Parts: sequence; C-alpha cells; structure tokens
Amino acid sequence: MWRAAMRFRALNKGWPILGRSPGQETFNNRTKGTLNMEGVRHKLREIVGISKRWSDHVKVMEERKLLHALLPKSQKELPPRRMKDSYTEVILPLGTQPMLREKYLTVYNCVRFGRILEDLDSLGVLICYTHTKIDSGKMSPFSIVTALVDKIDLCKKVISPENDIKFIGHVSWVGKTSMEVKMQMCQLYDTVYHPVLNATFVMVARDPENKGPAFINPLVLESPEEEELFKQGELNKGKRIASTTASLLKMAPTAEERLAVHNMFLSTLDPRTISFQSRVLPPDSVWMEDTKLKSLHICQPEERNIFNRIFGGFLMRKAFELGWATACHFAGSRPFLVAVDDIMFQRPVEIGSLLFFASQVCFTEKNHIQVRVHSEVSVPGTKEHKTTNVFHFTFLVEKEVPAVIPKTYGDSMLYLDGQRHFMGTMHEKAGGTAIIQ
Ligand SMILES: CCCCCC(=O)SCCNC(=O)CCNC(=O)[C@H](O)C(C)(C)COP(=O)(O)OP(=O)(O)OC[C@H]1O[C@@H](n2cnc3c(N)ncnc32)[C@H](O)[C@@H]1OP(=O)(O)O
Repeated sequence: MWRAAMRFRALNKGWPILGRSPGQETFNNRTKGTLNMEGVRHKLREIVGISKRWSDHVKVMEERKLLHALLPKSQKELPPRRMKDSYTEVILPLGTQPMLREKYLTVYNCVRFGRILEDLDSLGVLICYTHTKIDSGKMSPFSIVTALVDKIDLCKKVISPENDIKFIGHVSWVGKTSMEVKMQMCQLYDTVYHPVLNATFVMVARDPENKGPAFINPLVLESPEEEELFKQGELNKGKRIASTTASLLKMAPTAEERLAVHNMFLSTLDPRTISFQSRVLPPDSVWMEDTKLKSLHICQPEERNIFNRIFGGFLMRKAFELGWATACHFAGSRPFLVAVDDIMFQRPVEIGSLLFFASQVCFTEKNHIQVRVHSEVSVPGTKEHKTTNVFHFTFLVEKEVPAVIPKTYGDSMLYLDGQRHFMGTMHEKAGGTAIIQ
C-alpha cells in the first residue's frame, strides 16, 4: 500500500496521495477495518487519558505528571521511525450515515468546510502520536499541539455531503521536537476516490503537562521519494524562517511595495484641496476598515481539547466561518474557498478566556478576495489582550469585486501582507484555480 501511495504522489504532482491511482481505488476493497473520524477522537482520548468530566481535569493532569519519567532526554534515545509507520487512513462515512451528514451540512447542500478543518487537525495529531508511539503503554507522555497550518490547497469545487470521504496522511519531516504532517482528503465518486485537498500541518511535541518541549523519534528515509518529501520539509522550514524575517512587523516593505502604497494614497487625495488630510474613495473601491466583522466567544469547558485548552480545529472553524461571512458580506454573493495558508498557533487558548475574532478583507484582485482573521484572548477580570492566531483565507466569487483601499499606515501593511499571501497562493496554484465552498 505504501509503495503504491508513493507512486501515486508522482502521478498527482506532489504529496499527498491516495493508496492507488484513480480507477484502481475502490470503496469496497479499502474501507474494511479503516478507522472513522469518531474513532480518531476516541483513540486520542485514550492516548492522552482525557478527563471525561471537567471536574476531574485537575486530577487527570496530576496523573499525567507521572508520565514525565517516560520522556527521552535526547532524540538519540528514541528509535527511528519510517514514514509508513505513521501512515493513517480515516473514513468519514457521509454517504452511508445520513445522521452524520447533518453535522457537516451547509445550506448550499455542501460540506461545511469548518468541520473539515477540525477533522484535519484531529487526524494530524493522531498521525504524530503514531509516529511517537511508545510501546510500553497506552498513554503517551507527549502533548502534541498544532503549531502551524502551513497550507491547505483545494483541488475540487464542491464537497458533496452525500459521498464518503477518506483522509490519509503521514509524518513527512521531523526536527527535534516538531513534525511536518502531510494529509490528503479524497471523496468517493462511482467507486473511485478523487483528491479534494492537500494539507501540510506542523505539530510540536510537548511534555505531559504541555509546559516545555519534548524530543521526538527521528525519521528514517527509505526511498528517493521519501528523501524528496523530507527535503521539501527542510525547504518549507527555510521558507517559514525567511518569511518571518521579512515580515512587515519586522522589516519595511520593498521599494516596489512602498511605491504601490504611495500611489494608492495619492489616488485617495481630494483633487479640490491641497491637503494630505482630505481623503476620498476612488471609484469602485471600499475603505479596508469598512470591511471588518467581529465576533466573540466565551471558551467553555465543553470546547476543551485533550489538554484542557481550546481545540485548534475549533479555532480554525470559528475563524473560517467569520472569514467566509466577511467575504460574503463584502462581495454580496457566495464565496468559494481557494486556499488557507500560514495559520500560526502562537499561544494556547485557556478555558474561561474571552476569545475575540476580528476579520477584514485585506486585498482583492478581480474576483478574488483575501481575508485575514486575527484572534486574541483576554482572561476575564483583566484587560490584557494577547494574539493567539492569525488566519489567511483566499476566496473566489463569481463577479469582480471592488478594490479595498487602506486609509492608515497600519492598514497599508495589512494590505501588503494580504497581497503577499495572495501572490504566494496564486503562484503555487499556477496550474489552475481550484475552489471549494
Ligand atoms: C484532538 C486533539 C487536538 C490537539 C491539538 C490541539 O488542539 S492544539 C491547540 C492549538 N495549538 C496550540 O494551542 C499551540 C499554541 N502554541 C504554542 O503553544 C507554542 O507557540 C508552540 C508550542 C507551538 C511553540 O512554542 P515555542 O516557539 O516557545 O517553542 P520552541 O521554540 O521550543 O519550538 C519548538 C519547536 O516548534 C517549532 N515551531 C514553533 N513554532 C513554529 C511555527 N510557527 N511553525 C513551524 N514550527 C514551529 C520550532 O522550530 C521547534 O522545532 P524543533 O525543536 O524541531 O526545531
């Protein structure tokens, strides 16, 4: 199965993969005994030993402290693992379980993408637990957290709620305490699974209390394809460092970007006055600040993840749905998601926090809309706010949309950041646009 999976990668222009090439992959010969999404969550609860009731969470965390003794002192102590050791397939049986379908349904009779984000997050974590599996026990000393959604690329317009879905994935690169996971989602049509999206996540291993880093098993490479995947993981790490260094939060925009911002500024000056203060909107445009939507969530115990914090997939679903609403409100029509990129989980969200989401359109081009969602938390009783995540979504609508114009220098930086994300996404998609709702 693994060799066929790697072969398919080549046919499919990159990872991830199906078990077999289209036409060979049939429903009946592959689903028997395969894990389903509910099974993934059950397995994660078993591996971590989650408290069934919130009132027990302190006691369970005390028990987890004992697992510190199982943590390796260095990476060398740990047995190397192969990519195929963490290879996991999971079925989401929407086609065969109509009641499950209800949870995934949108009013457009399509699959709710926010739910898929939750599923990808759970699967990514399980894959990492499989890679770091300790043979001696059921419970793992590691706390695996999502650090980054590097990219989710969509290659299908619509996800039907009436056909089974299959997720597959494995660890594709490891550092000392971090792992890159590649996943693919496919959907069953006429007995054949077709690719829907490719996703790359970075997960980090922490100690049993999620207080400090923990070493993970090295990866052993067994074929030129695996070496290529690993090399890609190294390149991705390098790109992340380069883009952090060149971030507009640290460095001035490039000369070309500065000129574009200045020209945009000049286009908003009122020609009837000799003033830098009186600003007017150029035709067919909207001030960026007028595209904002906000939401608030009180983080209740019910939404806790296995480490008693807010589940990363839940944050992504909330952010995605606000981002989608922002694009929908701005365009006045239904947006389709093209890509998700560079979601950084900067700090955990504690139960009890107030979680604020702020979303705005930060760049547009023809019928594309780039939306940025910023989330921050405050602990009730304090006024201090801390950023937890920044999310970037690219949407497509049927008709051309107005340009968005920054009014302040801060908005100009958001505009340039949005433009960089948009260009990056389009560059990678040069082979054609794929969309999903
Ligand atoms: C169903 C169960 C789901 C459970 C999953 C979740 O819901 S988790 C919930 C959502 N996620 C979270 O709450 C995580 C919040 N963020 C954090 O706690 C922290 O930012 C973090 C642990 C990810 C990173 O903290 P630090 O930067 O202090 O950690 P540290 O410097 O020790 O780095 C540890 C390793 O992570 C890598 N690393 C850190 N941030 C990274 C990033 N944005 N992108 C890629 N890699 C990153 C480093 O290179 C290093 O790898 P190497 O050591 O290999 O060089």
